[in-house]
Amino acid sequence: MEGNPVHRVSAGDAWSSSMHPDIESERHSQSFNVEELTNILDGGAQNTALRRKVEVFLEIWASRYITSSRKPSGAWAQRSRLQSGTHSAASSRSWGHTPRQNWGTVSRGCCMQRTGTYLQGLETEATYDAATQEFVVHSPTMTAIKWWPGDLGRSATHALVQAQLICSGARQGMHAFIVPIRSLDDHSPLPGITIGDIGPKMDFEHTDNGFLKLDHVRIPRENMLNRFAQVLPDGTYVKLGVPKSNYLSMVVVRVDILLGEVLPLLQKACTIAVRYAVIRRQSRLRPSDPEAKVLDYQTQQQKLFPPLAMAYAFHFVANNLLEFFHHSYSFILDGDFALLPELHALSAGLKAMLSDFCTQGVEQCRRACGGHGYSKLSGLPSLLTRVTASCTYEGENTVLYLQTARFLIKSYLNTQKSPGSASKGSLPQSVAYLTAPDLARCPAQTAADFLQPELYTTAWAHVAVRLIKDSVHHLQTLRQAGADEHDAWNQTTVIHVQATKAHLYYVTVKIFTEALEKLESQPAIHQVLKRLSDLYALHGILTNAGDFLHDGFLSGAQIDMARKAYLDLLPFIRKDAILLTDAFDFTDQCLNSALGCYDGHAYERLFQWAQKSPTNTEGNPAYEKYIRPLLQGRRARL
Ligand SMILES: CCCCCCC/C=C/C(=O)SCCNC(=O)CCNC(=O)[C@H](O)C(C)(C)COP(=O)(O)OP(=O)(O)OC[C@H]1O[C@@H](n2cnc3c(N)ncnc32)[C@H](O)[C@@H]1OP(=O)(O)O
Ligand SMILES: Cc1cc2nc3c(=O)[nH]c(=O)nc-3n(C[C@H](O)[C@H](O)[C@H](O)COP(=O)(O)OP(=O)(O)OC[C@H]3O[C@@H](n4cnc5c(N)ncnc54)[C@H](O)[C@@H]3O)c2cc1C
Repeated sequence: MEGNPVHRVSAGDAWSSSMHPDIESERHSQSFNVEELTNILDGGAQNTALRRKVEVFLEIWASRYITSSRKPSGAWAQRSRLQSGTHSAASSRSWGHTPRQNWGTVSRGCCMQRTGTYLQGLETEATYDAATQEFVVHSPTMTAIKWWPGDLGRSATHALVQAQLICSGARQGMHAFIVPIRSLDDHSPLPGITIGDIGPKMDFEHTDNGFLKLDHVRIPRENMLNRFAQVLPDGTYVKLGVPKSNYLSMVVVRVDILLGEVLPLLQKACTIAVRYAVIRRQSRLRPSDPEAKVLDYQTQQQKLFPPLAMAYAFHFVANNLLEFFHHSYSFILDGDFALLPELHALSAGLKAMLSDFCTQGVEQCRRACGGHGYSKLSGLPSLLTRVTASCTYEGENTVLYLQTARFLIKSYLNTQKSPGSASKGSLPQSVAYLTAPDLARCPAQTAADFLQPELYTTAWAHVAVRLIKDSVHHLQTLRQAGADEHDAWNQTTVIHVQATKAHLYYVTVKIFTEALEKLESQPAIHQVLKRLSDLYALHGILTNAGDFLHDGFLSGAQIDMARKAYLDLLPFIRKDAILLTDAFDFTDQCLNSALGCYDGHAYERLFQWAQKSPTNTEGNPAYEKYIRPLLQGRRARL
């Protein structure tokens, strides 16, 4: 069973037993072992086997208990790769637990409430009453009403509420509290609780995102999560960590959603669009030829291969971030928060970058499927509406880029304080390049030079350093001209975001190339992934050419060389495109797409699924009510 593609084929419909010739031909000459690449993506053959067993179980369970009309397209089928994920250190647990009880036994669902961007500005208050040893949790204004938390609308019995702690006569900042919100007897809202669903959304209709208004709700002292701070019975506030440690939970989730939610959505879209692109034939490459597979057009490759390269690049990036998280978290649990600023900067920036690029990539894949990409039966619209949300939830992307920018500015200023002391070793590893020797000009002489990872990684480092320097220069110039720090900051945020994006592109190029160095013992796989790494780096250079030309680091002739190197990669990737998407190893049920099935029978399934859609099976009420009377009225007048 393991590795046999047959189990990847749609559950027993009419076309599952045969392979469409246009996709079968793509799998004839395999330049690498697909199963081996799947194992790499899963973190080992055992993980692949385990994941497949879990998927088969879930898909059998779904087919028994969830009718297709109720199965949220893509939502149910959403699966994340098995990973030593951060959810084991999931949000609430990272704040610690209340000694009072194990909430899991009394609560059914607990929703996380950190809604909104500006957490320090959160208006919900938790005021300590020493007389009763309780917190009084209250929404003082309309804008304090919690809006969006998942499971709040109808399901959760408790909420993990972020509120401004007020005790010992002072505001102690944002802390987390477990607030019972519904009766465990009849699920009715508890006293002081106004709660409900926020109504229709762009997607996530399977999640009851809700609103919560608290009117002086009393909870026991023990309901404050206490890993990093405590309130003693007399109201004394005891700090146990650093204030930022209250934010750690957001780091946990930002790291977790990349592998668990965001990246699989891009990988699925690539699988669907690339498979459809070898089935869809349109126009002719030469007048004498048969109609061509649209994937044979260079422009179609230009649409689909950068997202495919990102789908692989971001796999290694997200795993690298997960490893750094686990490394940092082990220190944090020992009370050493030294790595937290870098962990926050990386997790915030990479969550913003990967969700942005995955959203752009899914839309690119959808558009590349023409009209059928606009059909929900392709599975692509639901992937897009789902991944789009990731640019907003868990921290709105611009706000997160600016968090990374703050870290870059501080790091750069440290290198300027005493250039000698701020050696590469003293800087956090992700910004060590700020003190690396910098080239003024790129040494590339030919297009082939641009296929050297060292060369394009250095090119990205050069641009990132220049833009960071530039952003700091603009900030300092405004400050020296008399602008206060907040005005100067706001008037340079566009430049800071640009510098941050260059920094993140450099970080991701470096991670991808370093990950490939570990695969040199598997030459066939190394070669196919190196082409994707080259394409990813060069695609970024070509779409940001101005940044490389600005100070003459690259000349116009060198941009032409980079473009030649880029375009020459496309036909090589074309040969492996289907195999690269097969390696993601999604079952047809998981893809939930008439266009993207493993066997390539897109048209047959599109036709069958359309006929099964409710519009065609639930009668035609419009005819009885409007069309027939209209027609009969007209005929009567003839
Ligand atoms: C299948 C899955 C489907 C998807 C389900 C989706 C579920 C979605 C859930 C949610 O969306 S939950 C809500 C998420 N909300 C947020 O992420 C809030 C975003 N806002 C913030 O994080 C903060 O407000 C801010 C923007 C970072 C600003 O923080 P603050 O108001 O405190 O001001 P600053 O001065 O910027 O920061 C102070 C200080 O703290 C450091 N810091 C900030 N955040 C963190 C962090 N997460 N970890 C560590 N450190 C942090 C920051 O760097 C500053 O440090 P210094 O510069 O002063 O050293
Ligand atoms: C599908 C979904 C699920 C969600 N689930 C949950 C959940 O379970 N729990 C929960 O607590 N929340 C949840 N949220 C809410 C989510 O966390 C917030 O929407 C998100 O943090 C963004 O905050 P906001 O909506 O206030 O956006 P805003 O901050 O109002 O953003 C609006 C605009 O203002 C800009 N902006 C804001 N601040 C700044 C700044 N300082 N500098 C520059 N520009 C700025 C932003 O860039 C953006 O362009 C969910 C949201 C969605 C879409």
